Amino acid sequence: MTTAVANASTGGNGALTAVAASARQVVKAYGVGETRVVALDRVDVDIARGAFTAIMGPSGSGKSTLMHCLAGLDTVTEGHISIGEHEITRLKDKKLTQLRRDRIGFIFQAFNLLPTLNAYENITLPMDIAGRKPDRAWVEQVIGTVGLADRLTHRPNQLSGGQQQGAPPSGSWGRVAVARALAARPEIIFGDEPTGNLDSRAGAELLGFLRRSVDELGQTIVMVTHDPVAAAYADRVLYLADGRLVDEMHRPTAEQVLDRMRRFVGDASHAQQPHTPESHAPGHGYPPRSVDDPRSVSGPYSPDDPHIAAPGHHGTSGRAS
Ligand SMILES: Nc1ncnc2c1ncn2[C@@H]1O[C@H](COP(=O)(O)OP(=O)(O)OP(=O)(O)O)[C@@H](O)[C@H]1O
Repeated sequence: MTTAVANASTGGNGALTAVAASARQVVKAYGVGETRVVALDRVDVDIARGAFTAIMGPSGSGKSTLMHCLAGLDTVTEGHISIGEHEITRLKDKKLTQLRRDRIGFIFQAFNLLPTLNAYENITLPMDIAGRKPDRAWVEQVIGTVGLADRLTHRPNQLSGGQQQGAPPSGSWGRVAVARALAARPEIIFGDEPTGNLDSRAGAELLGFLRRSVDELGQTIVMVTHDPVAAAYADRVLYLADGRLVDEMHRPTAEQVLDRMRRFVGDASHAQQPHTPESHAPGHGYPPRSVDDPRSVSGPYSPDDPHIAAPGHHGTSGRAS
């Protein structure tokens, strides 16, 4: 099952690089003069192909800005961004839009599903808009991976058994959003707090699907998150502070991520607590309970759920490495 995305990522000229995206000396500044804010301050990073990368850091550290610049959703003030072999900082708007459409997938917090379309139509919508014919075999494989095969004709509201309009999206919405991002076989998928709107169980499920798409389909994923439990699903966690990359970890447990985030709290210049399972729970002070606690943000791992990755490797309780 590892060939599909790898084949897709060879792109038009057949070149396949080990680096799916890169930033070189990237500066992003907003405003001028006294109101100038430097959101990214000479960031150098390579995003490995076929890996799951999480971006963490205190609020305002530049996580979303880095993701938006890497994804070509925002321009850089200085420096260079490449997606595969294409330097996108030199592309004109039309070419950039085309590259984003053809090579990049997105999963936003709100999922942006259309309630009038059924699951299958939502999944193939970006390709329909681009005038591309879906690769049926691939789309079916993706649909099987996220467990939607028997619910393709359901609309998003029906997927969760009569979910009310305005209610937070259910796990099924997350499944459709993941399938939609994967369906066009993008070289890279960017997620901006994709579990931010989900309850703990649905969040764990979505993260499990992302993990599977990397392990089984060879997908490349970059995810911004505040949640140490979510970051523990990643192969690599990048830490930003004041617009700079200040640290990274490989295959960390949720506890290790949380410990690293606490060190930002200790720094007077980052006087904000990291987002933790407890930071929004009344009556729970710092330090938080263990991320193994079933009440933690992504809930308990269910060994019976075939869609969720095994915890010994990438589970909600971190890795048993
Ligand atoms: N459009 C904008 N105009 C002006 N300043 C901005 C703009 N977007 C971001 N910033 C500033 O850039 C810095 C980095 O913001 P960014 O949203 O990337 O941080 P973040 O780490 O994603 O924060 P959070 O965790 O709160 O989402 C912050 O100081 C922010 O106020």
